[in-house]
Amino acid sequence: MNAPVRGTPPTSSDPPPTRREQWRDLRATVGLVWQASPRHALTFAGTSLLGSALPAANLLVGKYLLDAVARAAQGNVTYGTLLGLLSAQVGLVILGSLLSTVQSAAQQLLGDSLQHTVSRRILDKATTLSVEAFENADTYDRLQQAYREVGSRPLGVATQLVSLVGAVITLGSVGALMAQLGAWVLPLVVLASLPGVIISNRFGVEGYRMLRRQTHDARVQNYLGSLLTSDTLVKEVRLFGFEPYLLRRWREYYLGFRAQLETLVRRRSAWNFGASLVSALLIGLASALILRRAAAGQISVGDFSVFVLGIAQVQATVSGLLSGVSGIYQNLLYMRNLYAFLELPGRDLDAGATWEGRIDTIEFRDVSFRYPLTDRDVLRGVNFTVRRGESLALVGENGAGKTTVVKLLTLLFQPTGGQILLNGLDAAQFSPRSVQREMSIIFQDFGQYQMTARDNVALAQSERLGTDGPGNDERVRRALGSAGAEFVQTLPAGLDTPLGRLFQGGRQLSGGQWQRLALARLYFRQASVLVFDEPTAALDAQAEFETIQALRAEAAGRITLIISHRFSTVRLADTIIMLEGGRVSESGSHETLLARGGRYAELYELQARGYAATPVGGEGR
Ligand SMILES: Nc1ncnc2c1ncn2[C@@H]1O[C@H](COP(=O)(O)OP(=O)(O)OP(=O)(O)O)[C@@H](O)[C@H]1O
Repeated sequence: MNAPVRGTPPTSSDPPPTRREQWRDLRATVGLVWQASPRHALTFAGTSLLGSALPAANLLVGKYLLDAVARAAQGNVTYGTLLGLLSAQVGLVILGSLLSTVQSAAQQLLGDSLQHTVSRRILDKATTLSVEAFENADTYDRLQQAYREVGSRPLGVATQLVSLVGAVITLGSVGALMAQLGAWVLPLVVLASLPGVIISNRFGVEGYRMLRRQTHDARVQNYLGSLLTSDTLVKEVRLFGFEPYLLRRWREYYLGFRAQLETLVRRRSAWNFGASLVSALLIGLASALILRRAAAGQISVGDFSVFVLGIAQVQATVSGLLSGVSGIYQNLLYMRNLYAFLELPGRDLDAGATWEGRIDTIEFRDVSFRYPLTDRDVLRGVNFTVRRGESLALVGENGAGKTTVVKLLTLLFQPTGGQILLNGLDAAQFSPRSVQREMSIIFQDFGQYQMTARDNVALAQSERLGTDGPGNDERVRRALGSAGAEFVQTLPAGLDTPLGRLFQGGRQLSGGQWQRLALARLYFRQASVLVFDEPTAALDAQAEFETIQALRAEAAGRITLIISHRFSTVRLADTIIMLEGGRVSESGSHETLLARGGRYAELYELQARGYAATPVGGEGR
């Protein structure tokens, strides 16, 4: 669970969008709204626009009614005429409420369709992004921001666009009525509305800029809050007792935001007061002028009511008009997040020739790699070959580049130099997805899927998901057996037991049990290349032994790649490669490397000595 999130404007490092981009985004947003639900978009726009003509109709009928009442006092009007006008007025009220009922229903359904359409687009895009993109903080930020805004922004643009056109209709029709009272009435009333609108607009933009400046700090504050509310971190936070430190920093950020907000609110209030003063003077002037005409008997009571009620109408409409423009502008700024994310270059995992058949050899030829936006090669001139039936282990200190080799070998990333050859053919010419079908893997940070035990295993071959016939269950059980995960059978609902604590009824597993399940997932896929990235890290000694035995049995006739810091696991590989600073420094079998007496032998001795050493604290006491 995360702490409440402050609204974040687009990434503060982004330059503000140009006019052209804004037009393009506006058109794209209108297209999005139309695509989401043409029927509801039309209903919403139609009812809103019809409703915009109602204020003028109301004013007109009201004026006739008042004039008729005034004449009735002199006995010139029948009761029937008054009733006729009253029914027109009631009719308008009923029409108004009918239109607004239909309008708000259409708006709600349109909003829902829009949210679905935009979420779908984001998810579609996310599936085409390379893993590289996810490891880039900027892309990840964009994804998060885009997701956060889907609920309100597109509908916000649509609503404001329609109200803008509606405001023009209202202003035109009410203005036409007021203009009949004198040429200067409308300009004065419009003028009186402007200062307030301009001020609120200006401070709206300032508020937005303030949030934009605070983007980075707001993220840090959110992060600090999320540390206090995280289910996975609560143990560590409690034990080390750094809650007060987190809370203090969280509050310091808040106080910083608060100081900026107070300055803004003070300035805005002063300007607002000034604006309402100017506005009151102008309305006073318009009223004085109209009263002079009333004193001269040139206007009726009904005309005067059009003036009095019209003032409020015009002011509200002008303010709606201008704030609509700035609202669209602001919503489009947020929509830019979405478009920036949707415009990110994707990687077509199906592009290239389709790989058919088994992989019998993998060769790294002078492979180098540098992560995007970094200035250091993390792999440099790496060479090795591994053949079917062989196992290759990668060892090296933290950060040596082992996992990076796996990311390249599994075509999740592309090398920045050199070549990876599969059965002697350049891997770059094949579609990554078709090659990946021949590979199965357990990652160091494997997934703990909050789904049933069966799904946790069968996800490795998703086309088999949902086919829970006996044949499939048999395969799942076999994979569980190879992974030493028979404990699943003893869960309350066996393979159907939901796992994890995220959802109701879920059964939480231990770290080692989750790891065995991930191993079962690896075995479930009948692949010709098996990759184990720290497969035994969370396992106890007995389980590690069993896992290695199973791994050896499963490895026959396949290529096996193992990364581990445990030499008990590594030593069983046919070939061991020692990576140091992104280069291969030694390679050979366990025995060869020990005999060589190099870095591998040194690290092996170190670990072996660790096992034989005096118990911790044993000597000094
Ligand atoms: N997404 C990334 N962006 C930039 N640099 C990265 C990224 N992932 C890893 N690195 C860097 O690449 C280097 C190699 O990392 P890698 O994860 O391959 O090491 P490793 O040998 O698997 O380490 P460990 O034993 O700790 O798992 C490290 O210096 C690391 O900081």
